[in-house]
Amino acid sequence: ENLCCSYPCQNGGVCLTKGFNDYECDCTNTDFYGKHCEVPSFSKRIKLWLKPSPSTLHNLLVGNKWFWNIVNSIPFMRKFIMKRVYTIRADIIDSPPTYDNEHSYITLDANYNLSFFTRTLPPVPIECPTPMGVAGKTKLPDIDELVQKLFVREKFKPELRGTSALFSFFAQHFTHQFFKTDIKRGPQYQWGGHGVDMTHVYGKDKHDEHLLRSFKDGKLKFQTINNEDWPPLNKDVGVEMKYIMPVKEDSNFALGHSFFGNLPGLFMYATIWMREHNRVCDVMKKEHPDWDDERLFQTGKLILLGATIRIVVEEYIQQLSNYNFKLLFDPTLLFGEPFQYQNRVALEFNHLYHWHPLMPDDFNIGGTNYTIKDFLVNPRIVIKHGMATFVDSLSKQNAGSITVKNHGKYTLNVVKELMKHGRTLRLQSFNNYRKRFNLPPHKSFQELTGNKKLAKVLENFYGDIDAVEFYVGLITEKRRPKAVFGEAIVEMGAPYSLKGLMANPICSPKYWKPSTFGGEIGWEIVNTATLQKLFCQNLKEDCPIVSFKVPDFVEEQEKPLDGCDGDCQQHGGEL
Ligand SMILES: COc1ccc2c(c1)c(CC(=O)NCCCCNS(=O)(=O)c1cccc3c(N(C)C)cccc13)c(C)n2C(=O)c1ccc(Cl)cc1
Repeated sequence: ENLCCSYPCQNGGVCLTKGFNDYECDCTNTDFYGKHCEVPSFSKRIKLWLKPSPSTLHNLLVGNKWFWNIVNSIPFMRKFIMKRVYTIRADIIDSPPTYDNEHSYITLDANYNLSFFTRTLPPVPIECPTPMGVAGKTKLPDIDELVQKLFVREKFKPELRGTSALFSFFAQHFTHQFFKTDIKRGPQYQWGGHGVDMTHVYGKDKHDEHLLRSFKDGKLKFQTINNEDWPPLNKDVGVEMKYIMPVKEDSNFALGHSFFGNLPGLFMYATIWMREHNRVCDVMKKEHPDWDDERLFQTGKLILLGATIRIVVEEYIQQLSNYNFKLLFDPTLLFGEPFQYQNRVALEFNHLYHWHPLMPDDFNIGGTNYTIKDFLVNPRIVIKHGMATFVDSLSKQNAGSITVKNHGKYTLNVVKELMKHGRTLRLQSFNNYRKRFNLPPHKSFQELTGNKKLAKVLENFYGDIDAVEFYVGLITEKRRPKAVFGEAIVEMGAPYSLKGLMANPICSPKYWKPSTFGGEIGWEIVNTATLQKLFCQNLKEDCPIVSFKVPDFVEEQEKPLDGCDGDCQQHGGEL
């Protein structure tokens, strides 16, 4: 039988079977040696001894406000740290990509087949005794039971860092440009461009882009309602829009992504980015009256791309990380570093980014309460209340906490699908992924969850801690103090996230200069972009509240819960 099923090779060593009952570990380039690549080289030993643990670093970064205020105010120190964040995170990601969803070993296909999500760890070989290799039961627990016991939200649990619903929709809107599962072909297929390519604003391909453009002054098509600019109706444009329920013609708008008509929060972002593009085109036309429509359009797109990455790093990730250290978007920090400006979206990153618990069960817009049901396929709510009221209301509403038993009932089917895909594509165990991202594997269910009752439930389901599935481990893992989610989501997702952002073409030396963005004015827009300006420069009325964090939110101490021991920060969820 395949002795590699027990994953005997450690620290990135590659297992090779030798005949039917032997194997060897290839430790090349791992800095380890020995039969299982378990012995570190001398230099590796020193590095490991010096390296602070992720938790130590986390506590350093979310604490010591006075220290970080000093560091943040000294440019060369802030840049030094940010450079390490970039380089240490990016080095964890294989570039070029190594594995795909159809081979448990490295292939050339994995590099050239752009239709697949890439894989950071290969699938569990088919011939192994259990779905996880050798650990656990021969059959994985029933998905409906797992979802019922671990994910179903009985009582809404607010995100304890004060993350707002405006953040939730930003996350959904932004990630839909590079997480595009081609479900018709299968969960391993994707139809995206493998990066931050702004297709969620400008359309999935050139054909749709041409339908969305006005071909006047570089602008996108729009219509004016109630003295505000909104996307055009799709009857006048003809892009492919997909709705989860039938939609009236006057609610069917032409947007950059086929899914965005389903939720008003997504329609809001589609609208504001369209307005921003057209505003930037006006600015560029004044600066360059000699430029034609095409040049205005292309420059507008580059400026919005730069603004997007800046907002994501300096506001969106800042909110997610809850760091006192001020994160910085500065591509020059990587100039001269061994860094490849290429990115491939990984299946595991897609699974990591399933944060449906962020979605509240209902929305209070300008005093009117809407359930999710009222909200679905109803973009006209945004027009009715007006953009200012809508963004103000979302900024003041708490998002849900990404933890156990906090998936709203409308998201349960999505999470069941995700679990099925994880099994079809034979994702390796949560612990194998922890090791792949330099985290120690959890030795017990108690250590994973930090909660006795939850540990018991998981033990009944899986039997062996090494058989816990990827997504289940991510959600049931105990959270660190003052953190939005568990250690694993951070240590695994952060590398994909930063690689995906910093490997963007505009971050490369040939692009990253004022002339790419239309000269000093455009360069200034990219270097000073904020979420606040994105909204307020595209509203006629006074600037509303625009924030990823609910204003004057008091970080309450989580109440100790039954079944959890010692520091009960971990689960806002009684079981
Ligand atoms: C916490 O919550 C979060 C939550 C999300 C986060 C982050 C932090 C981070 C920052 C990060 O990457 N956090 C970990 C690494 C920071 C510290 N490790 S370090 O840089 O390697 C380092 C190593 C050694 C010494 C260091 C040092 N010295 C001088 C002592 C100072 C500072 C850093 C040092 C990123 C990008 N997120 C994402 O975008 C993201 C997006 C989607 C998903 Cl699904 C998951 C994540």
